[in-house]
Amino acid sequence: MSFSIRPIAESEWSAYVRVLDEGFGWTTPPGLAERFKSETEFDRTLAVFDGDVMIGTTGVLSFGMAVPGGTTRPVAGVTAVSVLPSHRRRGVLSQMMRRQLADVRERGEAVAALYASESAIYGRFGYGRAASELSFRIGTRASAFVAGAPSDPSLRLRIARPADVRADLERLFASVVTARPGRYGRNAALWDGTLGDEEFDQRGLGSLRCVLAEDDRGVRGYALFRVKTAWDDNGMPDGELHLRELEAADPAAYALLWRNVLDRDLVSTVRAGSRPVDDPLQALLADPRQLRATWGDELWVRLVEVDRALTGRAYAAPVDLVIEVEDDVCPWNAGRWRLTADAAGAECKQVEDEPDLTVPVAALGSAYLGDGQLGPLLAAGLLREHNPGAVRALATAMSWSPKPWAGRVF
Ligand SMILES: CC(=O)SCCNC(=O)CCNC(=O)[C@H](O)C(C)(C)COP(=O)(O)OP(=O)(O)OC[C@H]1O[C@@H](n2cnc3c(N)ncnc32)[C@H](O)[C@@H]1OP(=O)(O)O
Repeated sequence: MSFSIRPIAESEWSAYVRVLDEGFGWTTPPGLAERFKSETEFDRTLAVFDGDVMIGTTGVLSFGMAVPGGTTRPVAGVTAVSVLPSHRRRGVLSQMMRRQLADVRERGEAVAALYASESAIYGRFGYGRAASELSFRIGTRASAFVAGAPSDPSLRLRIARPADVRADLERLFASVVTARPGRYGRNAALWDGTLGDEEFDQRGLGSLRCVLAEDDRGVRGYALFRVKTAWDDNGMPDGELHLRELEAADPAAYALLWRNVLDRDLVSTVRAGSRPVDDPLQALLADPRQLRATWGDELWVRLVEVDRALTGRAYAAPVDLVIEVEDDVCPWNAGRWRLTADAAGAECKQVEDEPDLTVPVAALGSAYLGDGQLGPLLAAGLLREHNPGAVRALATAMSWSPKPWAGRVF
């Protein structure tokens, strides 16, 4: 049976949320649904209908996302994917993915990215695991920094209500967003969500708090967090500080902000739900074993137009290779591409030459932001190398420092 598919009108919003709620098995509070609505680009939603009943949803947020080289590119942020439990495993997601990728291409975005609710879902649609995150748990009593940690006497701290300093936070964030691949710019609606402090935002962890690091010229960093106070059975303070985000324009501001969240009275543990895998905090701690970290996959990336995507980023080393790309879902990508890149720029052209390596498009997606997944994929037997060293050459050129990380679920 075939189902119809189209963007939704604003008047269909509650049906859209109902499908998401049924799919995820949760109930979106009305205030959160309103916020979510303000983030939604209605012309970029898609819903699938069985007759006149909505049974599947997805949407795209139009991002400027940082890529290796310190620039941002238009990226389709895929979100709100859900299929009613009554219609699972009948190809509804597949129908939405194919249509969405065609729409993204038509719109001129060369790359799509998403956070996956389950990591087994999106590989079949050409998405590769492109960024990872670490979730930190740090005992504050043994959190001293190494000798030589940066400090700057001109820096001072200021406690503020997040809403009162929103313009400062937005300015600082915009100034750091291109520094790490995967980070994406926020519009007003996304900032509303970042600073949201309703009961459903707090989840029993108290209100959102903010500390700024600044000097006479302005704000150089900030931390947003919540604190859950507690005392143990012996009456000892056992509070937890839950870090939402910590952004800094330079190492001294970064170190001062971390020092401040780690040194709070009555807090025995700091938890940071999502941090980059190369977070400099790991180098600052004198006893890094005190930092307990749990790994998770973060962004998944799909090259929608291989040539435009590959020429849209910088490379860490010169490269000149013929890459044979396999892509059943976006057949316009399938074929042989010569990628030539050096410090002056990159070129990617369709060719008939013999390939140096053959890769599924998802492998290029996984390497796109610089995470360096090509070596492990070769070792796992998931890439074919026709000229020895070709994968290493491509992996070296595509790797990047700092490592990719988006930092906020969309
Ligand atoms: C970016 C985001 O929004 S992530 C959020 C994703 N949404 C959710 O997790 C909500 C709960 N889950 C759902 O709504 C649905 O089960 C979905 C969206 C994950 C899948 O929708 P379906 O319509 O059932 O998928 P569809 O029938 O097109 O499946 C296509 C293929 O993917 C496989 N697949 C689908 N879901 C999963 C899964 N969760 N894990 C592993 N494989 C899966 C199917 O088995 C099928 O494989 P096949 O081609 O080999 O037969």
